[in-house]
Order: sequence, then structure tokens, then C-alpha cells
Amino acid sequence: MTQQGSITSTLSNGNRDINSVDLKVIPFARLEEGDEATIAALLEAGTQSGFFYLDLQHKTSQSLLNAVDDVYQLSKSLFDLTQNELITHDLDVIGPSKIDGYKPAGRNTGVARGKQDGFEIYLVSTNSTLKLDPLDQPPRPKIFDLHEALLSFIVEQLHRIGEIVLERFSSALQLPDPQSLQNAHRYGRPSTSALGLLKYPPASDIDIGKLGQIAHTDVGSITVLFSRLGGLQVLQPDGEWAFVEPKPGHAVINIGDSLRFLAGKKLLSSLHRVVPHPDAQTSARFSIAYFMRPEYEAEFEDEEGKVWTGIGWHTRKFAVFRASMETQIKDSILTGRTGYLGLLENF
Ligand SMILES: O=C(O)CCC(=O)C(=O)O
Ligand SMILES: [Fe+2]
Repeated sequence: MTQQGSITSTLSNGNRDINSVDLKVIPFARLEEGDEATIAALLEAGTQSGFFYLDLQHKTSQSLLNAVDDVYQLSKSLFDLTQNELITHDLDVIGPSKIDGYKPAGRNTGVARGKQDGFEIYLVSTNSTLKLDPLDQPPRPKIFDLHEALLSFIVEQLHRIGEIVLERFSSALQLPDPQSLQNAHRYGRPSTSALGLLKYPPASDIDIGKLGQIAHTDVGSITVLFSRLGGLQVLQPDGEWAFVEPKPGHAVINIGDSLRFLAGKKLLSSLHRVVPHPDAQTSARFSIAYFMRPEYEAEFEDEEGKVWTGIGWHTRKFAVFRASMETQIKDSILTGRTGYLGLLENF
């Protein structure tokens, strides 16, 4: 059986061959105007792969692409701060939801046996960007306050992209309640959504005990990702891992657990991980991810028919991210598969 996402091409990089996946490309402008062929392609990507490229090269998305460039600069400056400064905003200390603050490398399990994770992340919750609770604004590095307008703009734009994707999935899947997906993600309602700034060190500068990001399905609904260097890999139907190469002017979008569950398990929450890429030998890899996640009280059923709230599933999943590999392998929460962690071999 041929499945979208199973076709790989081999890129040549120096002496190394790199397996990469040919994802569907969905032009956002066509999706927004409701073009039927584009919606059909979206549905195919969502049901057969769970990943696609969103083409943002139309002139109406130029200001968003400019904002993404500005957020890269912000992210570089942020991670130039000392560890001592960043750790004063420790995400595990700021609050139980882990949606605001800094996580240093090494706090989670990593992508190879015996390793911890190799990436830093700073999360800015959408609740705090939109000031949903003016009394609960976690203190953050000054650089964010200097770029408040940029953060509000990009969150609004990326949330809007998420809403369009939800609307189109909703109609294409002919869900019993045509508003159910949108109603679980209302803009301005408290949710675990967040903008994530991630940094992976260059291969030349890797700490021996820390590597990449462990294989996982995303906890939320839609992840909109931008990066300039490779490293992200998806598990394909044939069981092989393949790189999702970055494409200028495009975002990489993937579906997470919450959307899969909200859509009656008709969409795939694809397994992915981050490993060192041959192109990232000497440069650090920065990625920008908008994690669109359901409202706290949205409800859905997991694979076994157990009912969760948005916040409940989030809390459950993050406990597993922090657990040992022995615990992670015992159930399907992290990867959607019991007994499989998708570790990088020979490391
Ligand atoms: O950095 C990336 O490319 C992917 C990050 C990711 O999968 C995540 O943080 O959930
Ligand atoms: Fe992810």
C-alpha cells in the first residue's frame, strides 16, 4: 500500500546520503479561500501522514514570514543570556502546567539509550501573550518585553493559521458537530497553547550525555514549526525514520494527540524526533514552534475511550516526558505505541 509520507527521496550531502520525506505541500492562500482540491490534499495529509508543509509564499503571508525572521533574532539573543539568568525562569518552577519559562538541556530523556535530551526551550504561553490573566504574568527575560508587539502579532497569525486548518479538517471530515474543533480552540480562552523557542547545539559541540529530542507525538492539536536546519525526523509507515528538510517560505505542520482525539481518531498524530543532521555540524539549530493546544476544559476520548480534559491530557503527557525510559516504554502515552521509544541506534 502506498501512503502519503512513505515516499522518500535521497539527498546527497557530501559523502552521506540523507533519507528525507516528500510531504504534501498545502498552499495556505488556497486553503484560506476554501479551494476544494487543496482541502482534499489537506485531508489526505492529515489522515495518511499527520505532517505537511504549509506554503506561506503568497504576498498575504509576507508579514508573517518577516515576523518569523525577527523571532529567530530574538531567539538567538535570548539563548545568548547566561544559564544563570535563564534558569531564574525555570519552567518547572513557574507553574504546574509547564507552559511558561525555560527548560535547560538534559531534563528529559534523550533520543538515544542512556542519554538525556540535548535541547533548550523557552516557552511563552498564549495566555500570557494575550494577558488573559493580568494578575498572572510570569516574570520573563527583558528581551520579551522589548518585543511584545512582535510576540502578539506572531501568536495571532499562527493561531489564525491553526483555526483555518481546523475549519477545513472539520468540513472535510464531516464531523457530527461542524463547530466542535473550533469550539475547543477559541482565541482568547485559557489553554495550554504556547510559542516555543528551541535551540539544539551543533554536532561539534555536543555534550556527551545529551542528545536531541526523544520520539514523541505532540500533546496538543496543531504544531506550526519553522527551522532553517534539518534535524526533525518522522517515522514512516515502513518503520524507517526520514528527515523533514526545512523549506524556505514554508512551515512544517503536524497534528498532535488532542486534535486526533477531538476528530474521532480520524487524523494521525505522527511520531517524530530530533537527531543531529549532517548540515548542523558547526551551527546551532534554532526552531520556532507554535503549539496550538485545546482549551483547558475541552474534552476528548483517548485511544482506549477514556475521557480527558485538555489540561488533564497535557499534565499526564508531561509527566511522561520527565520520566525514565523504563517508565516511558511501559505505556503508549509518549509515542502512541507501547514498548517502542524510537531510539537512535548506534550512539
Ligand atoms: O525542533 C523541532 O524541529 C521539533 C520540536 C518538537 O517536536 C517539539 O518540541 O515538540
Ligand atoms: Fe514535537
